[in-house]
Amino acid sequence: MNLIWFLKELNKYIAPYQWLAILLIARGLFEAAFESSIRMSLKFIIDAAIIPQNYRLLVLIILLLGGAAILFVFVGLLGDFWATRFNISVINNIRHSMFVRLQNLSMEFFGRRSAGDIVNCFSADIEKIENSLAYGLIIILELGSILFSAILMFSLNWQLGLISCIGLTFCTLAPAKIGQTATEQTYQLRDKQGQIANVVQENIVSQAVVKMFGLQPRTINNFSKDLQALKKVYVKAKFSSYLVQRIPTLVFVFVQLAVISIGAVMTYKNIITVGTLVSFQVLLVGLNLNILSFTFSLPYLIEGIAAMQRISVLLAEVPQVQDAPDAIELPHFYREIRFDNVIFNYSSERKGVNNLSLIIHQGDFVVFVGHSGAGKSTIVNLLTRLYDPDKGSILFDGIDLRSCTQKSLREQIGLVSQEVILFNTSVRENIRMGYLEATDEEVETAAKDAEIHDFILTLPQGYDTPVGDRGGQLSGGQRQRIALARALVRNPAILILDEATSALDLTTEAGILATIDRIAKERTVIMITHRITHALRANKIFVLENGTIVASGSHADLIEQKGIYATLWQQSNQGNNQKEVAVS
Ligand SMILES: Nc1ncnc2c1ncn2[C@@H]1O[C@H](COP(=O)(O)OP(=O)(O)OP(=O)(O)O)[C@@H](O)[C@H]1O
Repeated sequence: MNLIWFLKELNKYIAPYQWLAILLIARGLFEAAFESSIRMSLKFIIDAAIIPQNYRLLVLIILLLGGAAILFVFVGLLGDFWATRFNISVINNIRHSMFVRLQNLSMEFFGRRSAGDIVNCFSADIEKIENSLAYGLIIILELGSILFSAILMFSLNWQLGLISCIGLTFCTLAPAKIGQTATEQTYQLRDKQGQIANVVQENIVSQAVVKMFGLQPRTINNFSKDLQALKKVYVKAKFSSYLVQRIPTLVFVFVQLAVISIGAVMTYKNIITVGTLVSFQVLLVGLNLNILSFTFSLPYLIEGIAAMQRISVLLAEVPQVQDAPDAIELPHFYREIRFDNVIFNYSSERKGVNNLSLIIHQGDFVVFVGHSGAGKSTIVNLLTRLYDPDKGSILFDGIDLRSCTQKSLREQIGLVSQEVILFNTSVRENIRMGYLEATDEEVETAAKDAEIHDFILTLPQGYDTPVGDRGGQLSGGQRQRIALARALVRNPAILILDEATSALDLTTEAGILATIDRIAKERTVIMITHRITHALRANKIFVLENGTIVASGSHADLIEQKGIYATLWQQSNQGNNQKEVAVS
């Protein structure tokens, strides 16, 4: 059992609440001592008070026990209060560390690990650790009781004590051995449950596609297979956990039988008193209950260890993109962006860009065109340092982006990406996310520039209207315009539009493009688009193919070169003509 590792890990989060932990252990030991003393008191009650008919001593013992019982109740209630504070403090500490780590991890991590899996760490795994903390305190109490009972049993009769002790040692060691296997299997179970959570999450998000393409039978079939796989892992893991719980109980039955028989013979031969035998038996039965409770709690501890293993994997993740220790603040952009022989792949199978070199001057209106998957968005990902190049460098005014802080770079960029992400808060706050210090006036100006102001005023609560989960209460076009306002409100030196007008109707798009043309005069604009007609407004066009630039220049230059761009332009014109024919 990786108990030592678990305790060390847990200690990182317990450290700020060490005094509470010490109080809880002290409370556990006090309760254990009290329980054992009650059991032991029977010897004196029987041998010194009942048999010799000493009523004064009987009353004295009962009064003493009564006083201790009141203290026991008081300490118990206080301990319960401390335990709840302790548990939630430690659990929140773990949650906080995980959340902070998530904020710092790179996009590479989010591409590799599924959302469901990560959410599972925050829900199921945290719950397991919470249980292990609660049952861990019970385990301490029970271990204390077992220790006190064993000492008292030895003091009553060492031979009977020895028999009980040997049995007890076996009861404790046997589950530790099986516990190792149980921990590993429980870890696999947690993993499998994470996968199931992920499948459900993905299914909920993609319900429209599932329905449209009639994928229900396929998804149900796949889910049934996943459940079958879960069943196998579950049975193994749970059975090992139950075995850990069961074995000590079975062993103890035989220990108890031996003690009863030998003890009875010893009493018969006057080696021990009746009080000693009764007290010993009560201690033994109590010990049995302590061991039962101890072994019942162990699986929770094992599950907690497995959950902690998964959480520590998450916490040990190293961000692919990090600020260098001596990272500088990137000065305000004034001259050029340069990609110098940049090579970047998402993985060995997923190629990004290959030997990419280009220059974008301050004030340029640049458009990237190319077939789907050519690497256009990858350039944006590298420019914003969501990923760092494998080879080559990206320079802002001659400064390598890897030597600057990510924050100082991103502060200069306004990005409107293909997939608009809105937060479940008001329209105003969603726009303000672009620049947290923006005044209400600045938010409204950005909304006007993005041609969304008039629409916002028609909403029931205007700018204070909630947009719903992921902006679900707005249309795709409205969401895109709010995202554009969010990018504009930070008054960026570089505005990046990655298919930013793809969800708009032609009239709205024309309005926004006019706005973009206007604001492009004061800043650098980088546009990625499939609508090749947008390239007309650029002073420089880059044509991408298989992650590399195959041509660049103005619209007229590229048409003259008769390459991919000319073909794309021709195809687009043919498409438009066909649409016109269809409309007429
Ligand atoms: N997050 C990612 N993880 C792994 N591979 C990725 C990721 N994003 C893009 N890719 C891969 O990198 C290549 C380039 O993708 P990219 O999104 O840059 O193309 P694009 O030209 O913007 O395409 P589109 O016009 O369809 O948006 C593709 O093969 C794609 O599968």
